[in-house]
Amino acid sequence: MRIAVGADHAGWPLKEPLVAFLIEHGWDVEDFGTFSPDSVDYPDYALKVGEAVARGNVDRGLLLCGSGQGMCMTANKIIGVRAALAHDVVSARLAREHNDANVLTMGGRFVAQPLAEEILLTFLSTEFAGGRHVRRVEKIQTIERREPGL
Ligand SMILES: O=C(CO)[C@H](O)[C@H](O)[C@H](O)COP(=O)(O)O
Repeated sequence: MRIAVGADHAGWPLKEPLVAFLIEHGWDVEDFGTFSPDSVDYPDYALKVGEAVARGNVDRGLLLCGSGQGMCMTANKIIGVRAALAHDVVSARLAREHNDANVLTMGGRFVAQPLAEEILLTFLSTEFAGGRHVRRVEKIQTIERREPGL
């Protein structure tokens, strides 16, 4: 299984141990950076990871910024991406079971490494529940493909 990972400077301190954690757990990691604490702009990384997911080059995406919010907002602009911000294990599980989320975002300024690892592992190991949720996810897909009615 392949995962694309990206972070800005605020997510970078958490990215480094999480990349190692993913490799330990057998994931093939495509790391889009950033690779230092120098200030960068989170949309640049959300775009790279989101496009890798949308194109099917990877199975999942992981995006880390200060709060997780900016990465989530940007990634969700890309057709085919369902990004979920999760700072607890239950939210990560439900994002997979109910929403078939394919990108996880977290805030490096909000979660410490042990909890982030638990959230990530939950996200990666939980299957979409299907059933009634299929219809709802299909409605998301219909909305993202509609012509703007403005
Ligand atoms: O947390 C964020 C908002 O979504 C961003 O990802 C950035 O990490 C944050 O805005 C960076 O803030 P800074 O003051 O420039 O370090």
